Amino acid sequence: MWRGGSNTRTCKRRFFSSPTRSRHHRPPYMLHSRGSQHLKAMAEVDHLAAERATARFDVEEMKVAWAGSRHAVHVADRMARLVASDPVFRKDNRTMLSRKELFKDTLRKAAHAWKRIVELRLTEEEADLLRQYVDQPGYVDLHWGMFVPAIKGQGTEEQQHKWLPLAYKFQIIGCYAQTELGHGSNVQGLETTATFDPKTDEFVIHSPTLTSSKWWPGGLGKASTHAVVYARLITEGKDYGIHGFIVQLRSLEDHSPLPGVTLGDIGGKFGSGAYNSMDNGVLRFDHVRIPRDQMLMRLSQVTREGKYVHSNVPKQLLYGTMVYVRQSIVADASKALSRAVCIAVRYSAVRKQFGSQDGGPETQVLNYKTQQSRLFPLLASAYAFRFVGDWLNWLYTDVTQKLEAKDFSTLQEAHACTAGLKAVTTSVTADAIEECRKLCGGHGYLNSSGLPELFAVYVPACTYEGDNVVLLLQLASGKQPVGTMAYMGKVQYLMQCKSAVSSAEDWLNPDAIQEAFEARALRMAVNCAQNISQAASQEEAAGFYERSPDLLEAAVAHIQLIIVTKFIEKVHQEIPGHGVKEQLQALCNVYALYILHKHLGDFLATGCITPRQGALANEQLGKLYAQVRPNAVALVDAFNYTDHYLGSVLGRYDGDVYPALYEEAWKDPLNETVVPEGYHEYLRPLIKQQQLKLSRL
Ligand SMILES: CCCCCCCCCC/C=C\C/C=C/C(=O)SCCNC(=O)CCNC(=O)[C@H](O)C(C)(C)COP(=O)(O)OP(=O)(O)OC[C@H]1O[C@@H](n2cnc3c(N)ncnc32)[C@H](O)[C@@H]1OP(=O)(O)O
Ligand SMILES: Cc1cc2nc3c(=O)[nH]c(=O)nc-3n(C[C@H](O)[C@H](O)[C@H](O)COP(=O)(O)OP(=O)(O)OC[C@H]3O[C@@H](n4cnc5c(N)ncnc54)[C@H](O)[C@@H]3O)c2cc1C
Repeated sequence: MWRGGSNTRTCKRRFFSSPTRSRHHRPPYMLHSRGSQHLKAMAEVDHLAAERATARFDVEEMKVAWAGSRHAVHVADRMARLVASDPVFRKDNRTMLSRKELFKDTLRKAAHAWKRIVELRLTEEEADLLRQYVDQPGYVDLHWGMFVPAIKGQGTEEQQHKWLPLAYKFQIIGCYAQTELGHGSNVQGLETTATFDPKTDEFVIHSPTLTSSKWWPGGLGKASTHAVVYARLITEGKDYGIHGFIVQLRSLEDHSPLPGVTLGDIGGKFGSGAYNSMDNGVLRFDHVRIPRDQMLMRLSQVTREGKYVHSNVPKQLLYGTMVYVRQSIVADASKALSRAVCIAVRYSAVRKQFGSQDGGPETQVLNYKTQQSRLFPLLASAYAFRFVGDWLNWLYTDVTQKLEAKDFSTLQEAHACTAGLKAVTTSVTADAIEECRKLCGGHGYLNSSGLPELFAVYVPACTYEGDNVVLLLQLASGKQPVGTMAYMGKVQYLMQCKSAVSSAEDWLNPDAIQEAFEARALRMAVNCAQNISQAASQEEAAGFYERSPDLLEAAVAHIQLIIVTKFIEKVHQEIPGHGVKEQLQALCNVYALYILHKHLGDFLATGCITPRQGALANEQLGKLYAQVRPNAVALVDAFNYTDHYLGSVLGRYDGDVYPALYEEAWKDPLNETVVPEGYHEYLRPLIKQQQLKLSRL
């Protein structure tokens, strides 16, 4: 796998055997080292035991609160261990693989995962978890996450009957081909055409321009045999806009592209390893013919004669697959954020800098107030996103049931909430992973910390399934105050209410928090509405355009209110387990007061609170951090992540960080040889030349 040099000596993880260094130059640690046996013995020590002993709550019960149920803890635990114990699912070397090796490794893991799923007769829930713990983006994510849901949501019963069994058994592999080179956000601007030919009862799929090339779909580049392709439906000479079509792309015999189909991978992406395991693809059609019944016809149909018939349902149901994936992305945000936070908290408890007195131990960096004020809000956000994700999943299920009964009243609310929460949670998580890297100091920059790869894999979530800014602007369409907008019905009260907070402790009252967040969100929305009408006396669209930066901030305020509200509601529920409710209460307060502190300008500018009340919130925040401190390690233990899933030497459960870091370094391909490749070509001549020059002086 790794390239060795032809004229260089090979060393298998040998410590400091460079011929250019004498034993006397080795650091003291190495002189006493007895190699990896010694390292393994050290690894049995739990360096975080003292931290775990200070927890004031039942960690096992917190695992239940985090996972949602005892059953969920149990299943997740089983699947995580199944993956961690299987050598095929090893991932510690993947940042060192070439793109081709990484892609093949992804195919191997996906095939092995499927084999295990079939052998063990895993349920859908177990199989989803197993794939999650394999933790390597690949074509299966799009097959199960978008291709199958698109057919379920937009296919007729007959179409589902035909296609889903093939997809369920992997007799076909599918992807979701919507975005084009020229258009992604503006779905109505897509150019691919699907023209009905009544003579043959077929659609002709065509890419009329370079910019109409499908570009980005995951799994398209190398793996998929089929795609749901979004194209402009043209029949009887009329363009009826974007519709979905099932199109076969590759032969089921030898995987070669079918006639008229040109396709490939779009090239390497940000970071080493990371999302490069995915074959995001490019696709062009040259008058490719498909039978009429491969148009997804649940929402609208084309008859044998070529008549376009639209069922009596909102046309936005075409976007249903995106709504489904956006809600799952919110749940994913809490997973990615909690992984980063788990690494940063454990490492901050192990890492010591400064503060030694009389030769005693130095201070754990977790004890620095600055470290706490950067890290604990992220810990609280992980819990906040977890609970709002659960609620969003409930909302999505509820909307889906209503849609089945032809009740479309909550569709707009579901769209706004999924779009807004997807935007806010992914943006915060992407920034937070980078903050966790900085919180881990220099070692956080090493691939072995797990953080660079986590960041590189995660950041595109701010773009895919809708650019976050574009999605936030969707919230600003001024709908009826229903569901999460209901507080807007209290406009008269919220426009003039004054916060009654007069001490730091008053900020522990959920009603005080709720009122301040509602007043801020409402006043920002009202200010926007007023400014829009002032900015554009003739046209609302012009005012909307002019004031869109303010609209973004108002949308964020609304979404933060939803997150705070759902966290407060969660804490109001009955939560079993010693001290669990108290910890969640503290984290809820940390989340809310941190947002208040960070966005103090909004709260002050809209007159929701006074500067003094803002200062009291910050004072309370400091007290909450002190309350979280002894529980911090146990709070991340409650995520219940295996070392395999975390993939971080800094976040190891046992906290035995230094030997692991040290051992990891020797696995780098550069250390396969003592003298580097290139020495004879570039280093030796250089050194010799200088020596020659010096000898002439
Ligand atoms: C265990 C299983 C887990 C599964 C997880 C799998 C996850 C796999 C993750 C893999 C990673 C990456 C995959 C990535 C995939 C992709 O990126 S697919 C491509 C995604 N593309 C987008 O998201 C494009 C973004 N653009 C849009 O969504 C729309 O074009 C936009 C909403 C921005 C605008 O649409 P228009 O048609 O122009 O509409 P507009 O005029 O603005 O609005 C009309 C009207 O419709 C309402 N509306 C818009 N969208 C929706 C919707 N989705 N649902 C309901 N209603 C919607 C809008 O509010 C307007 O309403 P109004 O009443 O007329 O005001
Ligand atoms: C890793 C990855 C995987 C993907 N997987 C798939 C897939 O499987 N299938 C698929 O079909 N697609 C996929 N995509 C494509 C993805 O959905 C689009 O890239 C995404 O929707 C953003 O669209 P865009 O690229 O057109 O961005 P653009 O819209 O071009 O955005 C560029 C900039 O313009 C701004 N902007 C755009 N419109 C507005 C506006 N109206 N107002 C203000 N600002 C605006 C944006 O905020 C952004 O800053 C994937 C993308 C990535 C990165």
